[in-house]
Amino acid sequence: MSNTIASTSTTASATDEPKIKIRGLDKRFDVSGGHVVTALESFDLDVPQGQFLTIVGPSGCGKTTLLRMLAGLEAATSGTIEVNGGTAGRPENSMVFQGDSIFPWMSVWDNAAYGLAVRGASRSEIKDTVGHYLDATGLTKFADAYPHQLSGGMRQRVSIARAFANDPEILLMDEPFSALDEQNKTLLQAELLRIWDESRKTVVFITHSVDEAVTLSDRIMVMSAQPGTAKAFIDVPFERPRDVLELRHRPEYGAIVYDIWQQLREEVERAKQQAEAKKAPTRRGLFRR
Ligand SMILES: Nc1ncnc2c1ncn2[C@@H]1O[C@H](COP(=O)(O)OP(=O)(O)OP(=O)(O)O)[C@@H](O)[C@H]1O
Repeated sequence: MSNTIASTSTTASATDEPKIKIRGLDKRFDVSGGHVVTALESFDLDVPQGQFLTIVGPSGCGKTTLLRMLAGLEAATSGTIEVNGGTAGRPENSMVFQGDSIFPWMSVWDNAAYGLAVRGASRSEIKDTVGHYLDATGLTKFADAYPHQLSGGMRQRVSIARAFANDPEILLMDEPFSALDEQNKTLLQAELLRIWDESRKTVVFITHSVDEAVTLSDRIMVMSAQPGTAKAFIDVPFERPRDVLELRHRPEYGAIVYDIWQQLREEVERAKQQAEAKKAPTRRGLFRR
């Protein structure tokens, strides 16, 4: 069965439909030697409109594969993905990756303006929107700079400005801060939350950091080791807007981090065993032992 990524024009709030609805999603990769990797199996997920959902799970459990399928970059083996409430003229999604996802040959301004320009937004809309998001990410002074002239943190700010300026239905973020040092990471988390608070877009965010997940999210999904399924959902009850640093002092914060680790530990262990099994030699070496 082929992939089905459907967009409907009904608004999610009007129908109480989740913004993202995934049913029975399977993804298998045919790899060399006739082997098949089952990345996702019987995967179901609802993400309500405006929710900041973060996915954590062991390496190889299918997080990126899921995000790529949500972005329409990868076809499902079977199952359906629906993104509800599409508005004519607005893109369905914008994606921010771990590495550089901006164009190296474009200035900061042009990178941030790219999505709007491609869909024919007026000059004044581009000026206002890009101006707003460069300001919100502290990049106004660097509007004419090129990516190679910026630090890693600033390049990720450009990615974020571009993603929000694009005004997509959903935002997909794959470990956007994982390459940054701790200080930059904390600053960018706070900036992301501040910008997100203005629009409360539906976000699906992937991270390996349990702290980051608790800091940013409304809800956290813990995935099982391969094949990836939704193992547990944890609600994060903290009010918004959030103070990223203050949050970490609260006893409830520690309790949620602990809860997630409890869910994750078994899966990380299972993923490790799977990786060891793959590494185990399947035939004898060259020399007699
Ligand atoms: N194009 C591909 N061809 C073959 N196998 C693939 C392909 N893409 C992903 N896989 C496999 O699918 C599984 C899930 O990969 P994926 O990258 O989604 O995991 P992940 O949870 O994002 O991992 P990590 O946390 O390490 O980034 C892995 O076993 C991976 O090797």
